[in-house]
Amino acid sequence: MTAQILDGKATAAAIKSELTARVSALKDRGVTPGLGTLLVGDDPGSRWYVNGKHKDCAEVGIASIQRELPATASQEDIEAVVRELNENPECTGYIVQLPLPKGIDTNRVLELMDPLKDADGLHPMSLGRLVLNEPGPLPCTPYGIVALLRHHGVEINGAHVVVLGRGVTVGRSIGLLLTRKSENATVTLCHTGTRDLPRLLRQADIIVAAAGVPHLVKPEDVKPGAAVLDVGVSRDENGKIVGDVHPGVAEVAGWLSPNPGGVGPMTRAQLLVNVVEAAERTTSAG
Ligand SMILES: Nc1nc2c(c(=O)[nH]1)N[C@@H](CN(C=O)c1ccc(C(=O)N[C@@H](CCC(=O)O)C(=O)O)cc1)CN2
Repeated sequence: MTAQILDGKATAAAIKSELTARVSALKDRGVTPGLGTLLVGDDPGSRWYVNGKHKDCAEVGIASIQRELPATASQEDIEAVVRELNENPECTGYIVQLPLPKGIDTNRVLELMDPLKDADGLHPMSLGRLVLNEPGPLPCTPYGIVALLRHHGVEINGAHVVVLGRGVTVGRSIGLLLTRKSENATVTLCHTGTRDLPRLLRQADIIVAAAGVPHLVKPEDVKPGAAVLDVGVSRDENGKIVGDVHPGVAEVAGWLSPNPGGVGPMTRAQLLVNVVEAAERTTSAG
């Protein structure tokens, strides 16, 4: 192994420690941030993620509001909980855990959320703010990737970043985030229609692999010294995570995020950052 580790667990711990002080300062000003979650269905992975979010909240002093619906919940049932969370004064920000069950119109649910309470940065208004480079919550995984690179001193300014995957939660939004003046990267967004992916990968200073295709990024596709972030989550027959990055990449890359232990913990930490930043915006506006 030659690559240095982009340690998401340690970086997330440092972020949480800083947030604990900010939450305490908010409470001194009479504001208690409260994160709401809506979990629909019984997917064990989604339940694990939601439980993790509430554990993180307890660690930094953010209050928790948990809502759950069965997998059989209708669009109307889900929208009723969204309306309740919009009105609930104890809930200063909330998320709807994704994916929602088949047959549910996810965009309609996200659009119904109060944009001022969008803790995930996935409301159309928040994504619009990202396009316009206005302050607002940022999607947690892309935000976490930028924080992880910055924390380890990886140069983003001027870098050529190749992103694999065009989903809204990662690929599409990280393209918007990294091309802002403050990050100043050049981004190539690749997807299933991309021709000659290895040629593009070999040009990358930074690779963000979020395609969900096991071991898609091979050692021979990586420029020596590049930073490689593995966001892919597939499972082998024993339920163990298999990322988008082949283990042999560790011998070529300069930096590598482990999976697990890389981008996942950062996604969790940045959600807390969004909740605290939203509460801080409310108090400075008031
Ligand atoms: N509303 C949202 N839904 C989903 C999001 C999101 O940001 N908002 N992202 C993912 C799931 N997710 C958070 O919700 C998430 C994924 C992974 C991790 C994490 O810490 N993973 C661990 C490994 C855990 C394991 O073994 O399974 C790691 O990488 O170390 C946290 C949060 C989709 N849905």
